[in-house]
Amino acid sequence: MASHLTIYHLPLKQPTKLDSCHVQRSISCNFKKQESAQNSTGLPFIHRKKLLSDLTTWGIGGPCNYFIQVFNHTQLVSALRYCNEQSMRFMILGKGSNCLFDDVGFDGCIILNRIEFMEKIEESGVYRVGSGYPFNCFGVVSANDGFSGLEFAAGVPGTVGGAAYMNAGANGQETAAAIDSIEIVTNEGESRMLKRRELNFGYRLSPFQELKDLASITAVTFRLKFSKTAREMQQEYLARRWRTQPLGQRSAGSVFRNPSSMGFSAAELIEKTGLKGLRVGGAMVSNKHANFFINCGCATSQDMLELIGLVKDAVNQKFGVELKEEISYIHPS
Ligand SMILES: NC(=O)C1=CN([C@@H]2O[C@H](COP(=O)(O)OP(=O)(O)OC[C@H]3O[C@@H](n4cnc5c(N)ncnc54)[C@H](OP(=O)(O)O)[C@@H]3O)[C@@H](O)[C@H]2O)C=CC1
Ligand SMILES: C=C(O[C@H]1[C@H](O)[C@@H](CO)O[C@H](OP(=O)(O)OP(=O)(O)OC[C@H]2O[C@@H](n3ccc(=O)[nH]c3=O)[C@H](O)[C@@H]2O)[C@@H]1NC(C)=O)C(=O)O
Repeated sequence: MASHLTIYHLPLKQPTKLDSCHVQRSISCNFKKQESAQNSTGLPFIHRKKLLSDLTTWGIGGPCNYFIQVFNHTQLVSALRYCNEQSMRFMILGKGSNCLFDDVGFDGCIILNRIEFMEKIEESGVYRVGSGYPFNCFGVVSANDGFSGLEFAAGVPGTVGGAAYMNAGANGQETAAAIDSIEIVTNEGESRMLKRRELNFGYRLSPFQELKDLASITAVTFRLKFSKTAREMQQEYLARRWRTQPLGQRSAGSVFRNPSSMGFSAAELIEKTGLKGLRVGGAMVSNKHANFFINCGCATSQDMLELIGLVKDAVNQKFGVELKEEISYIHPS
């Protein structure tokens, strides 16, 4: 089946000495033509030339060599098999809300997860959700149904798979607490179901981050509890987010994890170091929330990396605390 996949190949472009806005614009010109292909298996794979800046909330990143969108489990397994057969590096991407891609791009295949189904088991608070389903929508749907556990998810711009992988959390809630089981597919294309009790989660930590054999989380079954105040809580959390976070601007949420050993959050340390508004090129520490770094319009990956490094060094110098990134930087090759 995999041999029928048609995949676009794009030679990687090295950035020139021009500023990144120029580089990105000139790449965009070559990207005008988009292609939608129905392959001979009848599977609706869509292969498009893509800039990673179009696939990430930061809006940063050069081109990927290959790009596939998968809408169901079968397509995902076909895509993985194709990458394996070609010995091609691949990466599963959700909403790109926790990633920093390089302006040089990604020398491999981006598999964009669009597995977006949701199955509700009648009034029981049990939902089986595709890993590509938007996590914020699921937070709203489940709270509107009167179920508690994921009220915090409204406003989190990732996918259900990304949230399970990261053990996303806010307002004292976390994804892991609501999980009943997780379905995954391995690098060999084998499907497995893992029960919550077999899995050890921690603060922004899941066993999937260490699971060498993991290709992708494909679905998550949540077990939520009935609560009369779920909807109200969800709306309150979302309103708080709008008050305290720069949601209308291009960011990747919190850049750093909160240090575990200290009474202070990463944001407080950054603010107390006097770094709000600090800018490198097009990248800036938000004036609204110090742990959110904004792409002001034309930030390069280098701008963002430099800003992250400067903030880490300054906080370390002032407080002796080594901040640890929550976001992932993806090497181009
Ligand atoms: N609390 C908040 O306000 C915010 C929280 N976040 C957090 O970041 C998460 C990022 O989600 P999303 O944008 O979809 O992720 P991304 O597309 O940013 O992917 C980030 C990484 O997650 C892993 N991943 C994503 N989807 C899957 C999957 N289906 N199976 C296995 N691994 C996967 C991959 O890791 P690898 O490459 O190592 O395989 C990927 O590199 C959010 O759900 C949330 O947890 C982000 C922004 C704001
Ligand atoms: C945004 C993310 O998650 C967020 C999540 O939305 C919020 C809400 O519960 O709690 C965490 O932020 P946070 O710890 O910074 O929470 P906040 O309540 O906003 O701030 C904590 C403390 O820092 C202070 N604060 C915040 C922002 C700022 O610029 N300066 C500052 O001093 C606040 O006054 C508060 O006393 C998560 N971040 C981490 C790293 O755990 C994410 O994961 O990407």
